[in-house]
Amino acid sequence: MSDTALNDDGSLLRVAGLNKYMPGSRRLWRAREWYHTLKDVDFRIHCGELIGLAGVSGAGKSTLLNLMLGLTRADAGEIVCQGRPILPGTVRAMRWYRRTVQYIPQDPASSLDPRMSVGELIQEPLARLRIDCHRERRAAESLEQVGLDASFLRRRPTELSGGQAQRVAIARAIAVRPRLLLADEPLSGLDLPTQSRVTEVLKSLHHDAGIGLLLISHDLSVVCRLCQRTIVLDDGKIIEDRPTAALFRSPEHARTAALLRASPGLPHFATHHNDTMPATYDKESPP
Ligand SMILES: Nc1ncnc2c1ncn2[C@@H]1O[C@H](COP(=O)(O)OP(=O)(O)OP(=O)(O)O)[C@@H](O)[C@H]1O
Repeated sequence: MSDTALNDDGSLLRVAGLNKYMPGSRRLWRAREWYHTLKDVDFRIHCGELIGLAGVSGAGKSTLLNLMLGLTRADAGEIVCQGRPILPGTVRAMRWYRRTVQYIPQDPASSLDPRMSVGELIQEPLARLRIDCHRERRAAESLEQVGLDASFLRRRPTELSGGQAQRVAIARAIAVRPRLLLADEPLSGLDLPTQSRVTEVLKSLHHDAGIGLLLISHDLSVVCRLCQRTIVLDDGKIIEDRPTAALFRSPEHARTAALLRASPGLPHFATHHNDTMPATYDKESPP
C-alpha cells in the first residue's frame, strides 16, 4: 500500500460509530455489569491536523486512544486508516498502521528501555517495522528534529533529563516518518520551560514535516496553544468538535464551559451555562 493512501472521504483516519463497554463491578450473585465507556463516537482526522482531545477524568479519552492504537477492539463501529480497518493483532498484521500512526507515551522514563542506548532505541522500531533506510542516519536526523545533537545517540535513558527523555521518545516515534502522532499527556511531569520546548518541537514537526497530532491533555492551555481543532469528550460522547479558537471563545456546551472555567492558565470564560455538575465521573454512578 502507498504511504500516501487516504480513506475514500479524503481523511487519513476515520472513527465511525465507535462504542465500547468496560466491565464494571461484580456484585455477589449478580452478573457482571458493563459500563458504556464510548458512545457512538464519530470524527475524522485529515493529514497534518493538530487536534486536542479534552474532557474530565473518566470521560473516555484513554479508552478512545487505546482503540485508535489498535490495543483493544471496539464493541461496535470502526476505525479506518488508509482505507483499512484497524483491528488489534500481531505486530505483523499492524505493521502498515504503525508506519502511519505512532504513539508518544506519557512517561518516557518507563517506556525507554534503560539497557539500550538512545541510538538503539530509535532504530528499534525501524527494524521492527522493516523500514528500508540507513537506520543510524535516520536516528541522527530524528534527534536533530527534536533539537538534540548526535552525541545523544550513545547515551542511555538514565543519563537524560525528563525533557530530553520526552524528546527522545518523540524522535523514536518520528523516525518511522508517520503521518499522525497520538500523544497522551506528553508534557505532564515536565517543568514549564521544558513543556514549552517540547511544545515547540511538536509545532515544528507539524510545520516542517506536516505531521499531524491528536493530543490528550488535562492542561487546556497546551491545547489552546498547540491545536487548531478541539474535540471534547464527556461521559463517552463527543459534545463539541470545533476550531479551538471558537470553542475556547464561546463554548456551546455547558460541560465545555465548566471545563474551561476549571482550567488554570486560561482567561476567565464568562458563560451563561448552568454547569453545576461534578468535576469527575465515576463509572459506578454515571450522571
Ligand atoms: N480496564 C478497565 N476496566 C474497567 N473500566 C475501565 C477500564 N479502563 C477504563 N475504565 C472506565 O472507563 C471510563 C473511561 O476511562 P478512561 O480512562 O478512558 O477516561 P479518561 O477520560 O482517559 O480519564 P483520565 O483523564 O482520568 O485519564 C472510566 O469510568 C473508567 O473507570
